Amino acid sequence: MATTQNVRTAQRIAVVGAGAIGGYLAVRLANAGHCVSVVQRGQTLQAIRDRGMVLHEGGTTLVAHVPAAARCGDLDKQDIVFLTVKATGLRAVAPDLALLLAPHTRIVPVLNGIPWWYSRDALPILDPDNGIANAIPHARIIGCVAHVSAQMAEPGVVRCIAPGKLVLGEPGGGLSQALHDAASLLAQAGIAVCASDDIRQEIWTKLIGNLAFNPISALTGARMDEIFASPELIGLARQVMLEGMAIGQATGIHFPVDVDRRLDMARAIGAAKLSMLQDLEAGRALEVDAIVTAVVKLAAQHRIAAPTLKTVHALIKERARHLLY
Ligand SMILES: NC(=O)C1=CN([C@@H]2O[C@H](COP(=O)(O)OP(=O)(O)OC[C@H]3O[C@@H](n4cnc5c(N)ncnc54)[C@H](OP(=O)(O)O)[C@@H]3O)[C@@H](O)[C@H]2O)C=CC1
Ligand SMILES: CC(C)(CO)C(=O)C(=O)O
Repeated sequence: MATTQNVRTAQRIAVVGAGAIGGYLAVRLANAGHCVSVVQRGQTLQAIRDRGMVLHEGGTTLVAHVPAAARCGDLDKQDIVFLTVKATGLRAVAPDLALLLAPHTRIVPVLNGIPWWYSRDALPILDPDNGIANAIPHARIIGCVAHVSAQMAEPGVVRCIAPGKLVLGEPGGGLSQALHDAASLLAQAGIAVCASDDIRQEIWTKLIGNLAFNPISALTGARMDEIFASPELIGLARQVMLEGMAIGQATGIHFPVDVDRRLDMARAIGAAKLSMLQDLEAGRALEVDAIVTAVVKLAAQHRIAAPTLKTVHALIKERARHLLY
């Protein structure tokens, strides 16, 4: 982990997908004096145009009257782009992102699960036709893991349930000036952040929690605190996490925490409704491929049995399929 330097000048920042995480970032960055615009669709786009983007966090409310566009092409070139649509929405927005890019612009996709850029060869399921990779140059990406819990209370209104922190990292590892600058930008906006020289380790450390808790929450309807209150559910989550750690280790990941410490991190989120449950309740596509299927594929490639994970995967895959009909 590295400390960050100050970014002193106002930056041109686009947030593509002003939902829970995107809205949180947009409001905080706009309130820190940056030139923030959002790209959004539907009711939320109209709500942001009418009332601004609203963030409720810990008893305070912040509002940002930011330009809101329906298309990337309606905005100028940016200094930095936060890509905050769900994994299931990436393919649709990717082709237009190039319109936001000046020669120096970096793109920060904030995603749960394994991102499309992680390994094209091992995980074609995350970007089957290479449509995302072809549209977003790999060299522009700064990886991001969000230990934050936020929810859309209504269109244009975000409730931050647990502010947590963001971790940024270069996809290939190591530190860079661009990484420090992006982290500094967020830190100055009051967002806890650190720059990691090993974003893949950070992705897996977060992922093993999502791997267990997101499908369990979506299958049962339980919030995080309710999962912890059930010995059966927490036993199931623990087993899925252990299998996930074995798969990550087989791919070369060294986990900085053991399963009990990782469970403590999840417990600290409290009464949060996990994002997969939020999606299910709203009738939206579930991020099953990025969070669960990708790990199941890696288990097969590395000949790891993972029987509990495979059972959970079969259940959540079917649940997600029925949502589409
Ligand atoms: N929410 C959370 O607490 C956390 C989420 N994450 C991860 O962060 C990522 C973002 O999640 P989250 O913020 O919850 O997602 P949301 O669904 O709340 O936000 C995504 C937003 O993008 C908009 N969008 C999608 N496609 C388009 C499009 N083609 N054009 C314009 N706007 C579009 C959606 O609009 P519409 O509403 O119309 O669909 C939605 O408002 C996910 O990978 C998630 O797993 C990580 C940590 C915590
Ligand atoms: C567990 C949590 C809230 C942590 O940020 C999350 O990632 C999710 O809801 O998908």
